Amino acid sequence: MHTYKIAVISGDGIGTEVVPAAIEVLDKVARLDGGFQFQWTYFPWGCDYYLEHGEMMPEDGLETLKQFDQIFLGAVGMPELVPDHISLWGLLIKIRRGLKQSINVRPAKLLAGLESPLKNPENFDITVVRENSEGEYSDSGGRMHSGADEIAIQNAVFTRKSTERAMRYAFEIAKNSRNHVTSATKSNGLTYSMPFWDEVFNEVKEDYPEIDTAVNHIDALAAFFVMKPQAFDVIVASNLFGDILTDLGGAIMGSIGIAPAANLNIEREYPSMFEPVHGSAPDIAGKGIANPIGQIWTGKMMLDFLGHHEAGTRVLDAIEKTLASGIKTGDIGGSSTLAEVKEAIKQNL
Ligand SMILES: NC(=O)C1=CN([C@@H]2O[C@H](COP(=O)(O)OP(=O)(O)OC[C@H]3O[C@@H](n4cnc5c(N)ncnc54)[C@H](O)[C@@H]3O)[C@@H](O)[C@H]2O)C=CC1
Ligand SMILES: CC(=O)C(=O)O
Ligand SMILES: [K+]
Ligand SMILES: [Mn+2]
Repeated sequence: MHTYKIAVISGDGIGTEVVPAAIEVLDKVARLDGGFQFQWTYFPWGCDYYLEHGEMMPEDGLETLKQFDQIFLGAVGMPELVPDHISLWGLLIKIRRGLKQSINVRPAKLLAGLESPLKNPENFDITVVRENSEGEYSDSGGRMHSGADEIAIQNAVFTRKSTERAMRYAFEIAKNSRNHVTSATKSNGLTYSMPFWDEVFNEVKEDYPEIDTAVNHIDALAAFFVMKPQAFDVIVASNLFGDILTDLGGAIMGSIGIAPAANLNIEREYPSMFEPVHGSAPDIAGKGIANPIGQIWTGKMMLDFLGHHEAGTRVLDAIEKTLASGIKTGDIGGSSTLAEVKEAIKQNL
C-alpha cells in the first residue's frame, strides 16, 4: 500500500472549511480503492500566522514543503487584516515560484446536475493552461513621489523559457483531448510582451502539425466564453489573462465555488500544489455554507496527477450525482450546508 505524504495549508477564510471536507472525501476514496492512503501534515500558515509571527510562513517553509509528495491548499487572504499583496506574495505566490509550479491547469466544463447561468449552454469542456511563474504577476517595478506626481510602475516579465513551456504543455494536453489549442493574446494593446507571445506560439505550433490552433485577443475570448464556450478545447494564457478567464470559467459552470485548479511542477522535481480557483471568500467565511466542490474537485486533480485516475473519476462522478440529487449550496441555487454536500458526496462515492 502506497502512502502519500501531503502538506496541508488550509489558509484563510473558507479555506479552513473546505479543506477538511475535501480531505474526508479523499480519505474515503482511498479506502474504497484499497491501493493507497494519505498521510496529512497540517501547517497553520496564513493571515492569523502573519499577525502572530510577522511572516506568512516560516523562513524555511519552502524547504519544509519540499519534503512532501504534494501540497493541498485552500485559499490565502484576509484583506481586512493583512494587505492582499503581502499575504499572497508571502505564501501562495511564494510557493508557486519557489517550488517552480510553472503551470496552472484549470478546467471548466458543464457538469451534470448543475445549472449554468448561460441560457442554453451547449456542452463545453475547456482546459485553461495558465502560465504560473511570471508575466503580469511580477515584483518588478516601483513607486515614487507623492500627491499629484505619484507614480506606480509594474513591469510584466515574459521569458522564452516559461512562455514556451506553458505552450508546449497546452499542446501536449490537447493531444489527449480534442486536438485544439487557442492562444490568448492582446498584441493589439501590449506592444512588446504579446507580440513576443504570438511569435513563440507560432514557433511552437510548428512542432504539433496534428493540433489545430486559434488565436484570440483576451477581450474577445472573454466574450466567447459567454457566447460560445463549446468552441474551445485547450487554451493557453499568460498569468493574469488565465487568472481572469478561469474565474469566468467557474462562473459559466455555475459558480466559482466549484472550479478546480492544479499548480504543477511538471518536471516533478518539487511537490505540486492543488488549490481551487476561488479565494478565501471573507463574505461567507465561518458560516458553514461555502461550496466544497471546488476543493473536492481539486482533490480529484491531485489523484489524477498521482496516477489514480479511477479514484479521480469516482470523485467527479460522486460530485455530479450529488448535484443531480439537488443537494447544493446557496451559490448554485440550493439550500444545503457545506457539511450536507460533503456527506452526500462521500455517500455517492
Ligand atoms: N488562490 C487564492 O488563494 C486566492 C486568494 N484570493 C484572496 O481571497 C480573498 C477574497 O477575494 P475575492 O476577490 O473576494 O475572491 P473570492 O474567490 O474569495 O470570492 C469571490 C466571490 O465568490 C464567492 N465564493 C468564492 N468561493 C466560494 C465557495 N467555495 N462557495 C461559495 N461562494 C464562493 C465569495 O463568497 C465571493 O462572493 C482576498 O484576500 C483575495 O486576495 C483570491 C483569489 C485566489
Ligand atoms: C491570486 C489569484 O486570484 C489566483 O492566482 O488565482
Ligand atoms: K485558492
Ligand atoms: Mn484568481
